[in-house]
Parts: sequence; structure tokens; C-alpha cells
Amino acid sequence: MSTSSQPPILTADSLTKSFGGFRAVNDISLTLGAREILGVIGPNGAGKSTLFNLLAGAIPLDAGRIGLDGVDLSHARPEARIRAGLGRTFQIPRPFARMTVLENVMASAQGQRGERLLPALIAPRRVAEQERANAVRAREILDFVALSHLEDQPASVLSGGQRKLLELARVLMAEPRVILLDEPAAGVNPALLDMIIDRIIAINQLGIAVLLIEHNMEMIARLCPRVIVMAAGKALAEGAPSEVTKRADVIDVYLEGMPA
Ligand SMILES: Nc1ncnc2c1ncn2[C@@H]1O[C@H](COP(=O)(O)OP(=O)(O)OP(=O)(O)O)[C@@H](O)[C@H]1O
Repeated sequence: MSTSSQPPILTADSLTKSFGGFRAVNDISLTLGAREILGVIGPNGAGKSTLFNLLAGAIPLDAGRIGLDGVDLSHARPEARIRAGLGRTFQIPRPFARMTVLENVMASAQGQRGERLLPALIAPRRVAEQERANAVRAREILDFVALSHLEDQPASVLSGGQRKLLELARVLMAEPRVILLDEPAAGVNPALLDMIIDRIIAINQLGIAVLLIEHNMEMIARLCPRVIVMAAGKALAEGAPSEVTKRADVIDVYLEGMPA
């Protein structure tokens, strides 16, 4: 069992998931401390994204339990997990390409009255007020991720790194207590990489815990005091990045996937 020294916010107990006869996630347990940035590393196909999909509720568990601050979310729908404070980003960001950057962020606001027809008919003024409040908050978040200058642009014009920042903004709009970050460094140029690392630190300093899947070991070393190494669906090792990456069994699983 992988355990943080801090009080836990997210706990996963013995999560298991098979596709056909293949166990992609095989009895994984972890705890994420309330103010922690915990890394999840491992070679391609180790089961990292499947683990995130289980935590976020994108796919159902075969077995195991997921708790957020003591609340059992094991079988909750993805939207219920977001409302409970569990946010996620994707390896390949999926913004609404034709909507503006600001609209993309506003679309992640929780409990939008305007989305439901009845409140909009009964109390249009309150719906408009909430829209205005959402716009103010979305602009603050865009400022936080340094995308304010692009708020009126369609999301389709953003670079790979800017899309990652927009994903962060969208997830922040839902007021998470935990963020699952799936490869925030992938497809990002070096200039924006520093910016993204800096923003993840700032997000964590706001009191948000982060579970981070990443192949970029510089990012892992800069952000994560502790990492879990996954291999073949299992947790192979856990500890400080500088220590686990020296272990012979960890080096072996990375070398296995390499051409001879
Ligand atoms: N929906 C699915 N159906 C069948 N097999 C799947 C499915 N999703 C994942 N797998 C398999 O499960 C294994 C783990 O995949 P997963 O994407 O979780 O690995 P990963 O560690 O995230 O890899 P990467 O670092 O390349 O993103 C792989 O062998 C993959 O082919």
C-alpha cells in the first residue's frame, strides 16, 4: 500500500480492471495526501491511464474501492466525482474547438442554472447573475494560467502547451480538491513547460492535491517528492524519484520496452 505522510484526501484500495482476459490494473492501492503532488510513472502500457480512468469513473471497476475525503466514490458517475471535487485532465486535451477560450472555461462551471430550462424561465435574472459571476471567475482563472490575452480566440488556435494550460483552467473552474493530471508535459515546448510546472506548484499551494502521470522525468523530479512506479498493472516501487529510478527492477521494466 502506498501511503502519504499527510492526512489522505484520495484513497484507492485494491483497484482491479481487466479488458477481456488482460489485467490492465491489477490490485493497485494508493493514498494521496491532502496537499501532496504524487507522481505515477512507468513504461508504456503499464496501466497508468487505466488507473486514471478508474479514479475518474470513465470506466467501471472490476473490484476495489475509491474514496475522496472519506466519501465512497467507487461506483459514482463521472459528473458526481467532479462535483465531489475530483478533477482530471487528459493526455490529449479536448477543448471545444469552436468556442472561445473564455467560453471553454465557463463551460466547466458546476451547477449552471442556465443549462436547465426551467430555472432559466422562472428566474432569468438569477441565471444572468450567475453567468456574470462565472465570467468573472473564469477570467481570474485565465489570468492565473496566463491565457487572458487569448480569451476571445477560438480554442482551435491554441498551441499544444496553451491547450494544456486551458485544460488546467477548465479543471480549476470546477473547484477541485484533487486533480488527476495526465501527462501535462506531452507535446509542450520547453518554454511553456516551465510555465506549466510553475502553475502546478501554484495550484498545489492553493491546497489542491495532485496525482500526476508523466514520462518527463525532469517534471517529476521538480514536482514530486514521492512517486509510484507502475509496471504490468501493478505498483512495482514507491519512493523519492531519485531513489526509485536507481532500482534495478525499475530500470529493467523500462529497458524491456526498448528495442534491442
Ligand atoms: N479499452 C481498452 N480495451 C482493451 N485494452 C485496453 C483498453 N485500455 C487500455 N488497454 C490496455 O491496457 C494496458 C494499459 O494501458 P494504459 O493506457 O493504461 O497504459 P499507460 O501506462 O497509460 O501507457 P502510456 O504511458 O503509453 O499512456 C495496455 O496494454 C492497453 O493496450
